[in-house]
Amino acid sequence: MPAFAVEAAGVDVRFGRTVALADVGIRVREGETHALVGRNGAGKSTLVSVLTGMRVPDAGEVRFFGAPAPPVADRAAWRARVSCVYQRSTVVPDLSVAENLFLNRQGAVVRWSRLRRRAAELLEQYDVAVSPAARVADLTVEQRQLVEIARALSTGARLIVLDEPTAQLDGPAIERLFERMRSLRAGGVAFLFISHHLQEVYEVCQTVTVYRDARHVVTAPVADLPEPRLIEAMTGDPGGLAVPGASGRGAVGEEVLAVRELSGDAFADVSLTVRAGEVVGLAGSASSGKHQLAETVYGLRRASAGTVTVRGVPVKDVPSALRAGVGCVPRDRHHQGLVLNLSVAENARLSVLDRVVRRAALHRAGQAAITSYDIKADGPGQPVSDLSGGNQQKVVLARALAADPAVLVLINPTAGVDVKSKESLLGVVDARARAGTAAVVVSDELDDLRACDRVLVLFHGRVVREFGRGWSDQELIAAVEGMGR
Ligand SMILES: Nc1ncnc2c1ncn2[C@@H]1O[C@H](COP(=O)(O)OP(=O)(O)OP(=O)(O)O)[C@@H](O)[C@H]1O
Repeated sequence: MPAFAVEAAGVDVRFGRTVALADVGIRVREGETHALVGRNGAGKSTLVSVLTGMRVPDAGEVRFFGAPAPPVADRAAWRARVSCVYQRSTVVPDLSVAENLFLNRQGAVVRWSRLRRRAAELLEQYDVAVSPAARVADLTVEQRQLVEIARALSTGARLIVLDEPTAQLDGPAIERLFERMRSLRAGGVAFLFISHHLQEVYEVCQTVTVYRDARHVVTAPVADLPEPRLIEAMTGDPGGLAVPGASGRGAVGEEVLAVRELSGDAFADVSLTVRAGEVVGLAGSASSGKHQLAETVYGLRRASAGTVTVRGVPVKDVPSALRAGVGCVPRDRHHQGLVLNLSVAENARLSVLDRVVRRAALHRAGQAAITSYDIKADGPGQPVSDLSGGNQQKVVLARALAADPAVLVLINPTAGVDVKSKESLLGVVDARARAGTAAVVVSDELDDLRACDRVLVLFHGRVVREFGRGWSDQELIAAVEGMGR
């Protein structure tokens, strides 16, 4: 029987009144990819911080290959055992790949030529096709993850935690990551894999552990826990899911958003209109230009040609977009979406703070957001920085909708959100559409796109296909990958 790359038992973590983990454990064998799943706020990231030595638990112990974990202060010893590739990069963007590979290493090489040479050897050994001289800021998300994995393996770590690694990758990049995980696994590397995409758990993991409300619920081979039972373990509710689709929404109204012959960063000559009550999806690979197009529509980027208007009012920048009645869920919630040290209530009402004057009203609005968007928080006064990632995303959506916008531009609105919360967030978008809001949804998630009346597919910056309702997954994916044009 293979050894346990990591074993944790009896782990408790509290943050003030919040119990983040209550007497939980996990055991990951060498050569195993082990999924950790649970709803937003279940305690997954908190466990990762304990397993990587970033947090000392209030109780419990962690062992690597049977030996007790090193003292927390001995960072090098932790790095030699376990490494986590987070959704947000831990590499330093302004340094080169070579410098990042040898950052924080004791006895690290100092001479430039040697550093580059050793980095090149290491990248070759782990089959990472990236130049050691490249600036990390210029890498794609996929390349950056591969550099982080190579860095982890080269320090001797045999356990790699992947925290929602596929969230920013397109389909082919996800497949390449899974292939690499399979080959490393064959060499004995263990993975702890955290994802809200349950199909990925079945595709790449052998074992799954479910946490719910800070507690361990079940650990089983994935083959013994089909998806309905897995969802039941996560939610504690045998009800299953009902992700809303576009069917059943009524006729659309007058034209609200008009994009005419728009060109900008990474896209050209795009025209589209969205009517009141209509939800239009934008799909495409990471290089399709869909994000840049959406960011130009809500005024974050300047167009090089063409116009964006909302009910005839031009949008040129963020202030004019807000005046015209555009609400957005931006791509990067940390930089554009939230003010982390403000409360849930303040963030949820950020776009309309000038309208809300009384504290009691703010509190009520925050409480309403917590209920409507299924946000797990102690209360409206809790700082957003204390919330789990998925719950922060729900606050961003609440904020986008607070001003009752005429047009919503939602970029990856359900990123990092658990399956059950996704259902309720898409339900909110559906309800807004029924009430006459026009929406543009940019997403890689087929469930998000299914909630759209039409989906436009971009390829290399141009709209190449348009689907009405009722498309099949295969035809949409083929169009996204540039096939069948
Ligand atoms: N620094 C903190 N201060 C207070 N509470 C915190 C802090 N960090 C986490 N929590 C709370 O601990 C609980 C577990 O959070 P955690 O981030 O581990 O959840 P998660 O399962 O990773 O969720 P998600 O799927 O949304 O990423 C949540 O209730 C969260 O609000």
